[in-house]
Amino acid sequence: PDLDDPAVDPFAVARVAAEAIAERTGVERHDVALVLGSGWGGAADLLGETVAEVRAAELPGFTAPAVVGHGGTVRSVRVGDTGRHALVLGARTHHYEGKGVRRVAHGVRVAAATGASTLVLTNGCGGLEPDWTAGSPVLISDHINLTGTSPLEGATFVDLTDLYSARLRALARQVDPTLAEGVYVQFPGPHYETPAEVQMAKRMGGHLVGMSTALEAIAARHAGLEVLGISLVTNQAAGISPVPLSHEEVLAAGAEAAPRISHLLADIVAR
Ligand SMILES: Nc1nc2[nH]c(I)nc2c(=O)[nH]1
Repeated sequence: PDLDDPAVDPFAVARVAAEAIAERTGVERHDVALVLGSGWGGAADLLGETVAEVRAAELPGFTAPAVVGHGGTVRSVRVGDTGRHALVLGARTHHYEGKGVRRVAHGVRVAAATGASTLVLTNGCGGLEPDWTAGSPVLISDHINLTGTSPLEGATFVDLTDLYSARLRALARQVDPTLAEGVYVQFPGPHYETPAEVQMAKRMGGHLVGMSTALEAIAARHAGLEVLGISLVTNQAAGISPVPLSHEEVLAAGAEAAPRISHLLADIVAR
């Protein structure tokens, strides 16, 4: 079944992919799903024992990773001794890849189809708060969607109040009371914001700027999942600090913060 065919039901494709995951991993039902964004890759190993790992491109509806080496797999992990299973989606399709909103939302829909009731969305992003230095994890309290689009089609009216679950944010703060919170602004990308656009996002009430997450969260709410969003501030957004953006800075900050945020995520999921 081809996601790009408008006549095809994307939820039917998600169900087929979920059945394939159950068959390939031997895990009939998953309880929690995680999308690991830049800097968060190390968390998968800390969540628990990997039961099985499948190349995402072998599953219906997923495409090969845009950036070679960026995960590109779907993993089933036994969470500690809880008896619960986590589905780790290492293959995220970004809106800027231009493959359509159905592919952006596919992983989330597959997670719901595997039985998961909770979704953890993580990402790397730019920070608008000067004291959020590179490497800071920030809980997402709400989002502003500047993509101009939706993952939903037709008259699919969905309420987005408490989209980033207050219950799960409180649970995260039990693990780390020092966690800051912020509003995440999704830009279309793939270019970074100009300093003027960063100031616009600030005036609109944003604290984090990125190119993912908002569309996935909307699809997750529609699919009935409870959502926790956590950003890793890997750089200060353009114009916030006098030093210009550098990709090396982004990669270095993510690597440096990896152990702390991976343990944070594993502790949150284990609760
Ligand atoms: N839009 C946007 N996305 C990002 N992703 C990362 I990592 N840093 C940024 C950033 O500064 N702006």
